[in-house]
Amino acid sequence: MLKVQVDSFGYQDKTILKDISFQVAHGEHVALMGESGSGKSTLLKIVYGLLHVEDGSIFWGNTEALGPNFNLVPGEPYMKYLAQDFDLMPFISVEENVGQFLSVFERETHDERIDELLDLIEMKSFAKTKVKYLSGGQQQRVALARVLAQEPEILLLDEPFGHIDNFKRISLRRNLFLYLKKQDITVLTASHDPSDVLPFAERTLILQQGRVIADKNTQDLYKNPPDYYTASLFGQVNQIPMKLLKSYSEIERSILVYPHEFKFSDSSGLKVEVMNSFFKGTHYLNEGMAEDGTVVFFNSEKEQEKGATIFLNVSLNTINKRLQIGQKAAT
Ligand SMILES: Nc1ncnc2c1ncn2[C@@H]1O[C@H](COP(=O)(O)OP(=O)(O)OP(=O)(O)O)[C@@H](O)[C@H]1O
Repeated sequence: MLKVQVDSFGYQDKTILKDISFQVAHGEHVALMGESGSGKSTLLKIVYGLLHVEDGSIFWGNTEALGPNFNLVPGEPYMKYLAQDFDLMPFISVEENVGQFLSVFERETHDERIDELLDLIEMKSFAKTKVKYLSGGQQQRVALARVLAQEPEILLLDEPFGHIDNFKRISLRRNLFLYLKKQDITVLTASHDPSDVLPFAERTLILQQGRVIADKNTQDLYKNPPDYYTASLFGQVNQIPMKLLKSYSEIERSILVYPHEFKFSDSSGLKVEVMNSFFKGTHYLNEGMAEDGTVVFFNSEKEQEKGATIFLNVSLNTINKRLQIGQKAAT
């Protein structure tokens, strides 16, 4: 079990993180989401021991991670951190970079292990290439293999696919996260990208201005987002006044509705005028305007004509679920 407690942390005299307390079970994959500047990288650096935290502690089981004021070389042997800037040796080859940290006990299986890791990051054909000749995305993949070669018990990933193009990202992400699960490695991933989080992280923490505002099972969090900020980290979302959705409603507040949750109706419901229709591959994302000027994003199978009038409905089930969360949040 990884136990993270950061009562307060700041750079110089500016407080960046406040009242953070969470645990990650052995083998669990937890995502850290939050807008840019919310403190995700800072938190990972504290957990890894690159930054000293005066008010707080990090434990892996019964072992305390003591941080940079106690360790001559920052970091703990059981934990690895893949930073946004990769710590590679530019003048040696890809396989040498990956092999550098293989255990001396693995001499016999050394080549096999390098092969397995290069296969995982889809870089076998670059084994002999010097790292300085690689693109940013390729370097990020080598950095990943180098970290995995060290067989960490805990892996901290900071935007792990930030430099990797979509073409490689999709398979790499799937292969990596399945590999980490198979190896029972505990993972904490900071990411902006819902595709890194939704299919792979069992739990997600939401950081806002240095505080954890939600800590929940990822699917629950997506389906029942506690607030607009959390929902918008997962993609486009609407905040629709209840009165606009159901004219007979006496409820004064708004609810969150994802664009795919709207259903079309012939003549009743939320009336919008189509302003734009964006092709998204599997569907169209439309931007419409309600009579009171509220902008509404909704999905459709077909392209919608600019200026057309559309009626949208949301299922009572979804409305009730969203209203319940609001009540919980308010108490
Ligand atoms: N070395 C530093 N010295 C002073 N302030 C810093 C330092 N590093 C980060 N900060 C500040 O701390 C805050 C949190 O930064 P951090 O990098 O942890 O956020 P983040 O959520 O990881 O952002 P991003 O998603 O853009 O990487 C920001 O306001 C940033 O400007």
